[in-house]
Amino acid sequence: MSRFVDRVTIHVSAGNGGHGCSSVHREKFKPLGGPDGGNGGNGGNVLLVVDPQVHTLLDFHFRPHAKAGNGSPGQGDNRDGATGEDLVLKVPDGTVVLDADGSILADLVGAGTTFEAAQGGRGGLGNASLASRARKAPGFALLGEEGKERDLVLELKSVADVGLVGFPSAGKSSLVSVLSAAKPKIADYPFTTLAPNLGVVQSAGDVFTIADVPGLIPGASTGRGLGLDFLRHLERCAVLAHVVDCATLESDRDPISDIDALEAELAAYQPALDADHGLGDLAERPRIIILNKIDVPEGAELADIVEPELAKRGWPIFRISAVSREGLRELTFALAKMVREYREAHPKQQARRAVIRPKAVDETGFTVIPDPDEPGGFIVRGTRPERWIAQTAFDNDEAVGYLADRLNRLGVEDELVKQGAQPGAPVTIGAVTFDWEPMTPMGDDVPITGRGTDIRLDRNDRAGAAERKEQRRLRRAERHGDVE
Ligand SMILES: Nc1nc2c(ncn2[C@@H]2O[C@H](COP(=O)(O)OP(=O)(O)OP(=O)(O)O)[C@@H](O)[C@H]2O)c(=O)[nH]1
Ligand SMILES: [Mg+2]
Repeated sequence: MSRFVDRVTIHVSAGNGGHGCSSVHREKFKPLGGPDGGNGGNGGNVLLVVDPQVHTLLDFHFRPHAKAGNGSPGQGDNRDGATGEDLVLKVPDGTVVLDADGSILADLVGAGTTFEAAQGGRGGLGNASLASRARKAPGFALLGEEGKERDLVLELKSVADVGLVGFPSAGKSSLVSVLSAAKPKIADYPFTTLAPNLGVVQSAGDVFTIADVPGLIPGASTGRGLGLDFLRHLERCAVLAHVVDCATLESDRDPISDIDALEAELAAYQPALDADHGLGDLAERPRIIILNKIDVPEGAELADIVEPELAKRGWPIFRISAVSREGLRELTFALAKMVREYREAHPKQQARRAVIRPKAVDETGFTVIPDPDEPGGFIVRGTRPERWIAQTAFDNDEAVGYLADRLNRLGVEDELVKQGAQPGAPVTIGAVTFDWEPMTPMGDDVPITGRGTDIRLDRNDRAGAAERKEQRRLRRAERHGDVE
């Protein structure tokens, strides 16, 4: 049996957006061609897609890093850059996606169900797209955004028809090995099975899968033993089969108390998934009792004794031996019938083919808070302001002016005034800090910035504010004579 990896951490990075291009159309005898820089292509996304042909997360175990293609930069002559290629990672049906903190982001059920694991960065606009009536020939373009990166945890919950429930060494793996072609490890010490094994059982016209789940012990629902990891594999099984060891040598155990103890664990287990898979609660899942090891004389005797008592619960009871193979035919028929009935009552979930995206954050707003590390300073947070900062080529004054206009239109300047920001206050947005220069001390309207320069924003490395202010004053004076 191939190795079964049911939990991996992966690191996904989407592609970066291509930079926009700043270019001016050139043609013989037409010196004043318009801007013709194309847009950068968007970066590729990282997508997780359910593929029924994939059964384990093993590949991710060996290759935990996934990176989608970058968008190409725009070019002159209005040529847009190509979009970066999406990276599609195939995952098994029943994969649960969690973030690094363990919260569930998505539960991928059904072939084709897709989860957008990381979104590609947007391509930057070229100067052709940035042209407007007020800014006829922009001498700048926007930078491409970096693709999103993050760590994700993938967990596989076996999607088996029958889940075997039992104490360690009850014979679960032995049973799977004689009912199917699977060859799980079998040994006479507890917790032999450390990860579930799936077996495919064929019985007359029926085919169903059976999951050999690691042994459960009292306290499993609170994480004891190998606890929760295993209970979670039972969540998706249609039928739960108690495998009871009738020949245990432990004096404080017998079939009835074994079943009671494990039923208590099933009842206490809080499924991590919503009960929206048509399966309902674990407690209501159909049950079957398998009394194992009746090839041992004491086992057969004990089975005789407990059977009438167990029959009161109304669950079908089968006496078998995984070693002598007694009783297996009847058991297989019964399981096949239960699975068939269950499937008829719960039609298979339609492949949803849905694309699941991480919860959309509010993109419209922004917040301004005092900077705890910088007296008199402020921090501006928000998807848009932060994106705009990332799109700005700070070595181009015109690009910086465009940024200032955008921030102003969003209301960042007003908010800073409202919060009492003084001219020259260090304001941080994303990775950049600059000295704030209010444009409208007298309530004047902001003039549309001309080509090449802007006085409101300047990249700041947080050193020598007075010195830079002086430099800016000088530049401003110089510019005064500029022909614009
Ligand atoms: N005599 C007898 N021994 C059995 C039978 N079924 C299993 N055993 C033995 O019981 C021991 C445990 O069997 P496993 O199949 O590994 O038990 P398990 O329930 O998978 O145990 P864990 O993986 O530890 O939870 C092994 O030594 C088996 O040979 C049976 O029907 N009769
Ligand atoms: Mg086992």
